[in-house]
Amino acid sequence: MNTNHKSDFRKLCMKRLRSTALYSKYYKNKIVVKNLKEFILKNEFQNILLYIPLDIEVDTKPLINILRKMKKNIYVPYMKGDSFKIVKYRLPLKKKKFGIYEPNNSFLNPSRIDIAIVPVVGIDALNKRIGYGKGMYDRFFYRLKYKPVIVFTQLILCKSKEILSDNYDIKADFIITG
Ligand SMILES: Nc1nc2c(c(=O)[nH]1)N(C=O)[C@@H](CNc1ccc(C(=O)N[C@@H](CCC(=O)O)C(=O)O)cc1)CN2
Ligand SMILES: Nc1ncnc2c1ncn2[C@@H]1O[C@H](COP(=O)(O)OP(=O)(O)OP(=O)(O)O)[C@@H](O)[C@H]1O
Repeated sequence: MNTNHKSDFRKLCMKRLRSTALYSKYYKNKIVVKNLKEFILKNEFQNILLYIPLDIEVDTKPLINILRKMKKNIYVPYMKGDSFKIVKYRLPLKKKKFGIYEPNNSFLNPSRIDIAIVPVVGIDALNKRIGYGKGMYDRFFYRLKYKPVIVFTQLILCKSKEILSDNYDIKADFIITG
């Protein structure tokens, strides 16, 4: 229904993100990582879903390292079919589909996650996520039996004044951008 608007807006945001990644990533990244860290520590979240970043996303690696030193449990997506499961972050990482890095598979049951830090391409007027168009995060949260706190993050805020999302698109509880 919103397909055309959504994909045009996605293209616009991707363009802005590529340019930000080229010209002001270092500076923006520091601010966003600091704010994510403060938010996690203030709320004493222990089990955290993060992600291994692509170039145009907030570089979460410094944050992952800090949180691991503090004995927090860090999980990241492990792609599987039309969605992903979550596995504990651990080295080595391997390059997979879409150029995304992942740890090795794990058969241990993850703890219940308290907070999910989710990369976005853009956000619509309802604070719902515009991603890369594969619906993987939508399906992941739809299938999860409980609802963690959801934080959208990105180097810059690319927000539409219009409603572009569909019913299944996930919504942010908090948004942290540069
Ligand atoms: N870092 C990260 N990991 C993630 C996601 C994500 O959005 N970011 N995912 C969220 O669903 C899942 C993977 N899904 C993805 C689906 C499509 C594309 C994609 O189309 N990428 C563009 C390249 C983007 C770029 O310019 O760097 C492409 O291949 O054209 C990426 C991830 C699980 N892991
Ligand atoms: N819960 C769901 N069950 C079945 N199909 C779904 C579900 N959620 C999303 N989809 C499908 O997945 C696709 C998601 O497209 P959409 O443009 O919303 O992706 P996106 O949220 O921007 O991308 P992503 O989450 O991968 O970054 C659509 O084709 C939609 O029909």
